[in-house]
Amino acid sequence: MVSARPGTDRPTSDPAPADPAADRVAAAAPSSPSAGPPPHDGPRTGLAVRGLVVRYEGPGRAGTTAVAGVDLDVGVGEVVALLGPSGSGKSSLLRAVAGLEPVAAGAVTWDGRDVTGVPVHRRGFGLMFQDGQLFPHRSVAGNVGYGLATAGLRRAARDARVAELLELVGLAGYGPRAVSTLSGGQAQRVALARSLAPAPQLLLLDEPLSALDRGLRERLTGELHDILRRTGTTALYVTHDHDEAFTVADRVAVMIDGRFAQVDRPGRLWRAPVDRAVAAFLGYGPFLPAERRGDVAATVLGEVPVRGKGRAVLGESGAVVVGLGPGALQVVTGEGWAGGHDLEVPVAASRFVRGRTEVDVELPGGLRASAVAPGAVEVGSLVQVRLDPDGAVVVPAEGPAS
Ligand SMILES: Nc1ncnc2c1ncn2[C@@H]1O[C@H](COP(=O)(O)OP(=O)(O)OP(=O)(O)O)[C@@H](O)[C@H]1O
Repeated sequence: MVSARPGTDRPTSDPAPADPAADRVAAAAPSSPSAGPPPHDGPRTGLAVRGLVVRYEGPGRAGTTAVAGVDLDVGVGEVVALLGPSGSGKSSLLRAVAGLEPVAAGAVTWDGRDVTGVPVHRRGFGLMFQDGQLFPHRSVAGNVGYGLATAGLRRAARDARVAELLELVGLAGYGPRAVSTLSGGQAQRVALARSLAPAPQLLLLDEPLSALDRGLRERLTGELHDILRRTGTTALYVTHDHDEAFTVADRVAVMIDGRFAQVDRPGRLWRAPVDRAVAAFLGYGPFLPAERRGDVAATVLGEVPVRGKGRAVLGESGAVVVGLGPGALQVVTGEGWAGGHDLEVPVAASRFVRGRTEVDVELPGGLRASAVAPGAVEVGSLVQVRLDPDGAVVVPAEGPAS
């Protein structure tokens, strides 16, 4: 068991925690191999969460149900992202799995063994948080090897493991450096190395990259994906960033209001969101009125095929709307103008975003939508827009709206 003593080894970004759980977070981060549950002879089935409820009670005010009874399986070696808007319950679920938050109902099992009542440091799970929580008075190597030292690993074996981990996260040779001399990205790599060092049976990551700037975040997201796969790490990864979830995870669980709205592989989730709320959260919109005609939905801009789970959810005749994804609408000019379902619409705004021009256009019925333009377009002018059916999704008209 690792402990963080106030004033000495308190992690850098963890000043005097008001919540006693914060101390346990720091303590659990470098969980040691000997801290986990006893070895298990049965089949390795990974994490299973059943009917989990997390509720916060407050004196004088109504309680909050942060997690409203969810089921989740994470197979051995699998990486699952919990993705959802702020306040949807992602961190509460992660913390309950870690043992940092009491469970109001339900169970958490690992390889079939119920760990719901097992204290955080006895679960054998690793934790990594947004601010890394490195120990400021220890070197890089001292941080990475901390959990190994307290687990009683001999010096030589510890040094070898630390060197291996630093190499893995691209910081070979950084061992003697003081953590105060590291950049934000380097500090997070050290935190990752520290949480992986004891080879935890499950790694729980809560917004591990969200404090970093965009470019660094994108690079580290790719690296994290590779590192988790190379080490065969089973992981649960909380983020509100779609790109991060889609890059890192084998499956993504979209959490809205304490429940899973959809759990799917990234490609399938993107191509076939089950309802309007999931589609809107993923970035689809606006939603065009549509008429169901067999396996297609007809809109003012043409037909879009009904795909994936939408078919099952909608049946043969359910009312639908069509959500426009980024890039679904294109401004066509000159010879590209083909009539048909292309529409002539006014431009309300124009901007240059990541190397391309995007315009806002007014569609019939007063809906405003973004379209990609081949070059500069004057605000107030009329342009022709065309719908790329592959960039749009059909979802039920009824149900959760956003
Ligand atoms: N310690 C607490 N006491 C009371 N309410 C809490 C506590 N922690 C979280 N909540 C509430 O529980 C709900 C879920 O919060 P949670 O932090 O799990 O969401 P989240 O999806 O992780 O959000 P974010 O992306 O903003 O971190 C919110 O309504 C939040 O205000």
